[in-house]
Amino acid sequence: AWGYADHDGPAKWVESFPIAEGPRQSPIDIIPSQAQFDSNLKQIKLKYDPSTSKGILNNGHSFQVDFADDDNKSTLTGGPVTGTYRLKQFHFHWGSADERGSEHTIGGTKFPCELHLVHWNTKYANFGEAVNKPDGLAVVGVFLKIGAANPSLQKVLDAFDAIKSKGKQTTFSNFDPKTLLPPTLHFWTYDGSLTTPPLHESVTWIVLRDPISVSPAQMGKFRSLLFSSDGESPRCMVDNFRPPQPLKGRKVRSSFR
Ligand SMILES: NS(=O)(=O)c1cccc(NC(=O)NCCCCO)c1
Ligand SMILES: [Zn+2]
Repeated sequence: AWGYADHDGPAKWVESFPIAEGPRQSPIDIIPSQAQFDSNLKQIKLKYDPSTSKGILNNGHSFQVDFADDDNKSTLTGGPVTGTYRLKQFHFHWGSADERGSEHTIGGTKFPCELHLVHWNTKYANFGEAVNKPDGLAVVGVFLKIGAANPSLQKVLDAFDAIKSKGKQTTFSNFDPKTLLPPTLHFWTYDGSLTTPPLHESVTWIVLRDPISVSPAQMGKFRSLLFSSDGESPRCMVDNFRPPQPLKGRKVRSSFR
């Protein structure tokens, strides 16, 4: 199985997932001066219903908050996508120290953490059908920057004692992911992939320009989770990020000048 250590981490993934060296891999380094402003890009519209939040799970690579996706209660429309994409889950990637952790970087700048809100295209029957189609997924990426404690994030972190090790899950009801978004939804967008195996080239990336805040103590809480399951020797869940991948001629568009 794959992980983030030297023996099973990003440099080794190509052995089992040759698409790791494909033409539209993620993440990437976003160079703002090289992004092209596209006046045809619409605003992204995120409509989230807190009643769709279901549970929180430690999947051994990150933790994710899962959403009921059997109707269009929580959706992404507009921006670079056509049609309606349904929110399936959100999760994070973070570092062992505040100097690293994000997957996307901005002109080489790394953030301590990055949030991914994962949506699937309702032209397909479900997430499993959409996950390997070129227009199957739309993921909104949000950077976290060290600053004031984030009260909305704290609600998520308060559930961690119940999901410390791999495979643990608990209910997580009535959470509104909109409270994890920055005040403006200016974004960069490009065609990419899942940033973890199986690395399917199925993601329209929508990376928000403005970060949300996280405190040093809150970052410490992220680092208290474990990659390992109960009974195994404990391995701290840190540095669960893939580094930026070659752009291979792709254009990055911006929704703002
Ligand atoms: N990190 S990400 O590109 O946003 C992303 C979004 C949706 C799915 C995935 N990766 C996976 O589901 N990988 C399958 C197994 C990982 C969890 O068990 C990554
Ligand atoms: Zn992710």
